[in-house]
Amino acid sequence: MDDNRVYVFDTTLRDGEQVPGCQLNTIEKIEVAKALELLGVDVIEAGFPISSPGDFHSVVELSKAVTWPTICALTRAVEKDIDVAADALKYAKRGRIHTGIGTSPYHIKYKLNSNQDEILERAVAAVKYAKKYVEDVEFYAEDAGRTDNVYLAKVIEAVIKAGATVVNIPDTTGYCLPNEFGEKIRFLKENVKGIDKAIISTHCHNDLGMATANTVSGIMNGARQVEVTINGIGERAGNTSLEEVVMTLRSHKELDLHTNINTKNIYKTSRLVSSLMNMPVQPNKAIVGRNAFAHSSGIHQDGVLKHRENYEIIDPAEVGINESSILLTARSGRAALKHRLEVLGYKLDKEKVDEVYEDFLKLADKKKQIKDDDLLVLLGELGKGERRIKLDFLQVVTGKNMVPMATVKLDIAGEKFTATESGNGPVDAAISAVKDIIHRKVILEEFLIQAITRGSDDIGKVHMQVEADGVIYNGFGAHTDIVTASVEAFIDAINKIGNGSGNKI
Ligand SMILES: CC(=O)SCCNC(=O)CCNC(=O)[C@H](O)C(C)(C)COP(=O)(O)OP(=O)(O)OC[C@H]1O[C@@H](n2cnc3c(N)ncnc32)[C@H](O)[C@@H]1OP(=O)(O)O
Ligand SMILES: CC(C)C(=O)C(=O)O
Repeated sequence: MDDNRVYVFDTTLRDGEQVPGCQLNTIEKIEVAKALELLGVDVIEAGFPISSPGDFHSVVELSKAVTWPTICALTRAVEKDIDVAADALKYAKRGRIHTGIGTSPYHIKYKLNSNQDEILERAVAAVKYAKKYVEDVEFYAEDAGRTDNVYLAKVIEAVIKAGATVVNIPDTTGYCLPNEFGEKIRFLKENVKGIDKAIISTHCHNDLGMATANTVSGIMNGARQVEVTINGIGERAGNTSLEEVVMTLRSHKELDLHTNINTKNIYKTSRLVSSLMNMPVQPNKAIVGRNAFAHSSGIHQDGVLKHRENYEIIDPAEVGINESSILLTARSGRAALKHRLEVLGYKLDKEKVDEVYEDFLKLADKKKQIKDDDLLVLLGELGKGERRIKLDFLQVVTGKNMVPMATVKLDIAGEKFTATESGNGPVDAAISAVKDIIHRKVILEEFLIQAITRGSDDIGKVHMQVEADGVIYNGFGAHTDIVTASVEAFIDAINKIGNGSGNKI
């Protein structure tokens, strides 16, 4: 056995699926199972077959659908549960029964109304019974986190003697401190006779936000299987998240531990689970959250742009995310602005960047995030002084049950021209008037209006694409009056005709 290999036992489809609202039908479970197989998990816990005919059926179908990972079925230390689990696993290429019972004083007294000796006997009997069906039997000591280590060691030793191949030490209530959980695993390693015949597994819940820390501490003290879920979903505050543990091991090379996970599939598997289970991933979730590789403050952005590792310990490509993102906000600096402008194809000198930055900050104080088209509007505003055609005057008359009319006066290289037109709306009328003046065949291809802020006094932002002689030109306009913004966008586009900035169709 490779001592440095950590086996990944995924329980998204069992513990994760217990979460209210996350229930999946069999087809959806198969889709997740196939994604987990591609991700490279070693074990898929497929369900709790005794719990319902639907769950039984899913375990049967998953056993047929999946080739490489072991398919595991959960049971209580109850013979009927084990019979049903064994039946559900009949098509599995590699099947595992996961049986167990509560070992903490709480569970023994208040849940099972029993005593330590009786629980030990039931644990051993369940493992022996499961062993009649499959070689691979995992035993869980539920609430091991709050179980006295000496008693826990006695139970674990007995179940290994009974044939358990994996012994699961769950911190069911997420209570342990990382050092305490690690010491528990070490205690078992050092005090259980025959421990080398079994793999020690962790199953940590996140009630105090320490599931990953406890799992990693367990590994560092000898556990070689981790029970995890995608996005950390699971009962109450959830389970240990697969992506956090896998990337911790990968990032800390000095631990010299590895898994079989193809990390490039992490992000897409996370998205699949989130969408099928209708469980949004919190934006600041480690590894897979929307902001996990997003930088929004100037000092960080400057640092990342100079050298990614200044603020990133993982290359996003490693987990299947194209690249880190630089989000432009009122906390961004010139380095981030300049970078984004360059991505958009604008190489500006220092003075121009300073000029745009001033307008950028004014806008950023009003908006939460500055998007690319906001930048283009800012650039459009900047270029206005150099335009050959300028809007000098605009008047529209519009309303219900009347024909909208627009009068436009343009300044073309210092000369003034006026036209009046009607249209099916004020924008249509105004654009027809502009066309009358410029005498060119220009076709409006796309017209998009957006509000920059939220109130009725918003700045309206217009993006237009026009076609002239088989070339598409983009125009932008921004104004509190949406008709003015639209005409400005149209004029912005026609000013570009023939200047080489268009795209051939
Ligand atoms: C930590 C975990 O176990 S996580 C898994 C949680 N998953 C589930 O609970 C799966 C869904 N559960 C179910 O479908 C049902 O609860 C069933 C089918 C398991 C049992 O249903 P019921 O027979 O109606 O029992 P109910 O749910 O009311 O109570 C659970 C019983 O199991 C007993 N029990 C609980 N855990 C175990 C165990 N590991 N081994 C043996 N008995 C157990 C309880 O003491 C209780 O017994 P009691 O009725 O004699 O007091
Ligand atoms: C069944 C066991 C492994 C469990 O889910 C827990 O203890 O949380």
